Amino acid sequence: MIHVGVNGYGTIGKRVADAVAAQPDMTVSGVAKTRPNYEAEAAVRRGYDLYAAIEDRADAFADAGLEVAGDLDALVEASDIVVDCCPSDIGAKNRPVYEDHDTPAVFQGGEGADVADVSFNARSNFEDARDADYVRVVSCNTTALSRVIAPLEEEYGIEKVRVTLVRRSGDPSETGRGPVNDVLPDPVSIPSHHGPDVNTIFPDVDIDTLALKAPTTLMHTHSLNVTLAAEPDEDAILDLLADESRVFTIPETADIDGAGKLKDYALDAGRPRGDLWENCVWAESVGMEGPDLYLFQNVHQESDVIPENVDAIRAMVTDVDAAESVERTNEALGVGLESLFDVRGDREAVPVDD
Ligand SMILES: NC(=O)C1=CN([C@@H]2O[C@H](COP(=O)(O)OP(=O)(O)OC[C@H]3O[C@@H](n4cnc5c(N)ncnc54)[C@H](OP(=O)(O)O)[C@@H]3O)[C@@H](O)[C@H]2O)C=CC1
Ligand SMILES: O=C(OP(=O)(O)O)[C@H](O)COP(=O)(O)O
Repeated sequence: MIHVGVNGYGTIGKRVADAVAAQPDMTVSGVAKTRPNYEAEAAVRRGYDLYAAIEDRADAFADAGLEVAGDLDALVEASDIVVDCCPSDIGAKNRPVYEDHDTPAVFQGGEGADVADVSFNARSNFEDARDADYVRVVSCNTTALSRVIAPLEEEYGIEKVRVTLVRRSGDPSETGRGPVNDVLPDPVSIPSHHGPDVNTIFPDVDIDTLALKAPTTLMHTHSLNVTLAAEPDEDAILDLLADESRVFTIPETADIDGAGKLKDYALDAGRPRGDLWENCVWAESVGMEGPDLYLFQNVHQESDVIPENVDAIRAMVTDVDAAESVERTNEALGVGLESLFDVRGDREAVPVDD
């Protein structure tokens, strides 16, 4: 059993803890918080040992009626591996604590790539994290791009990737973030950080990314144009994506037109927190113009990196291979949303001349 500590119990940390708890070969050794807010109370209610991330704030937990099991050092000591889910740049500051204990750690995509030896995506470079002490799971957007780039690169070869990302401005719980009434080029100059981040996974892929921030909270939206080294038809692309367990192709018949209905569908499907661990690609958007592939996909920023964190742990501290780890993770969580509809929708209904 792998004892996993979670340092930073916010949007990502709470989901990582639940995903770890669901794995047959892992257990949560505890979660660390800086203060006794609603998330701390929920962590205790879920049965996780609570640790005070900042030692001199431990009394605040006791004052609020929450028992703490110790400080950050104690959590690291109790863990075989730590998943650091602290806000951007705090992970890098925590690394010396993990080093002092000789404890491997997984960092998140808000950290610079240099926080770890390896930037990780389970579909693309699982083996690079084998036995590594420090691994960074790339950000939600980079994870989603990697999941599409990997099969396209393997099957057809890629000449060039161009992506425009419309990013949600903040998570639903981030009530203080904006813009509230604007759409901002962010950054206004190209590239956004996503292209260079994809190159930490695929060093040779030629990619340009532009990003905007929109006043929404539910999901990011990507508009992709990939120039392939071959000219497959749309059905071949749909078949290729159908084989990817972490890509959900939205059938036309489902009448899902955006993030609102996607999240509603996830809740109807019984997903915890309405999470969508998979990329959500609109089948109707998959179009080929010569070697140019076009598609739209939505990315649930709060959850698509969660299965990747679980796989990173296995790559680092077990000898389980990529396929086995992904299958275990998927099965334990229920990743692999499959519609009962024919994914090709109307395409299939069009008579084909033999
Ligand atoms: N949200 C997203 O869409 C995604 C985020 N990421 C990345 O994941 C990382 C975490 O992001 P996210 O979960 O959104 O952030 P959150 O702010 O939601 O959660 C992080 C939590 O860490 C706690 N914290 C702050 N300082 C410390 C500290 N010194 N020690 C321990 N805990 C601390 C805070 O809670 P408190 O102070 O109450 O204890 C905070 O709630 C970032 O690198 C981010 O870029 C990656 C993919 C998607
Ligand atoms: O990892 C994310 O986005 P990113 O891939 O654009 O860096 C998350 O959505 C966090 O983004 P934020 O920095 O807007 O909170």
